[in-house]
Amino acid sequence: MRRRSGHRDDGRRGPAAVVRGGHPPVAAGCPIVCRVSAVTPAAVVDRLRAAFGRPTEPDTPHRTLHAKGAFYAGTFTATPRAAELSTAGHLQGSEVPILVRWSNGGGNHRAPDKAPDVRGMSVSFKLPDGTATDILGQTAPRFVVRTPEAFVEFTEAARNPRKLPGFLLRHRDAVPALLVNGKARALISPRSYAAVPYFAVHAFRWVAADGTGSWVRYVLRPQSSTDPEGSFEGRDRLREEIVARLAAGPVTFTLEVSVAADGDDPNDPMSVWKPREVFDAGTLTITGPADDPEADGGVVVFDPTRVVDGIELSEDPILLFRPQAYAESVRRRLG
Ligand code: HEM
Repeated sequence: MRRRSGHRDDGRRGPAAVVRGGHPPVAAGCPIVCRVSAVTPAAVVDRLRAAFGRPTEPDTPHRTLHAKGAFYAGTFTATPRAAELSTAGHLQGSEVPILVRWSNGGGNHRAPDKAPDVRGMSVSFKLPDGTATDILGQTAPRFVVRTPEAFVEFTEAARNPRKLPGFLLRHRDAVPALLVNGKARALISPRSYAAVPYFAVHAFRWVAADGTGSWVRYVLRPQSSTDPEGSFEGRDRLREEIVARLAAGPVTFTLEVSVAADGDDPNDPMSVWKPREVFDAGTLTITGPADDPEADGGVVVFDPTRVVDGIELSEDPILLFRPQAYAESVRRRLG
């Protein structure tokens, strides 16, 4: 079974990534959460916060994961090949605005940028009809688990080396994925947020005008950009570097799309594909820092299940769990 979009238990079909003022929905759970996971979003968020030494109750307005980050503005223009495969509004070739957030993966918003960590790049595409759709990527090319429970266990083990052997014994198939991520230097602090690719992990089904579907995965792949003058060594060096880089000129990324071949599994985030096609679906052009949309108490939520007509969700349990965990994280952010 495939999901079209807006399947949240709270009934919200997110038209925009920004929730201003009011209380964003708190997703309770069943039926979707009970079907895809044995753990509740509240328990997951409690454990993720504990892994980073944060109280379960609200302490700061920072995200449970990817706590340290900032917003940037730009545009996206799709290629004709993207429009052939999907009717989604942002893939038809006209320029659309984007909101980007680059982040460090951990739950500590004060962590020095040199610390080992995955980095995140979240993009919200603003469609001409007022809706929005999001892509969230991170620097590890392979996802190491396939259930929400295992994701929490992995995060705990990554934070506490004493838990790592037990995790690896219980999840032996994580080992090859961890080796690939190590080889890709996914946790090494990059010289710039603009210098590394970001992998969106899950599969989505693109639907063309004639109704044919293609399962696809995304990579946000950096193009060249102008190196800024000076060196950036301090605790917030990635933010300082990208602001200086943007002052020197725009930063561009390719939305790279892989199309599944017969036999590639769209529902398993660990599956390794042998794609039948890899193509450039468009260019993201980031032009500068954005006015902080959260400065006056607003809340921005990037959500990988916020899709629009022309894009459908898989049955990947991690994908279907994420909006529930993010809604719970937002509840803690608001207090
Ligand atoms: C069960 C699996 C996962 C859980 C429980 C989880 C949990 C979370 C939570 C609680 C947040 C903070 C949300 C907020 O307060 O707005 C977050 C943010 C984020 N997650 Fe995940 N996550 C999972 C899987 C993934 C995967 C597979 C990716 C791969 C791309 C990913 C990438 C991100 C990114 C980029 C952000 C930052 C969003 C932003 O910039 O606002 N996560 N995650």
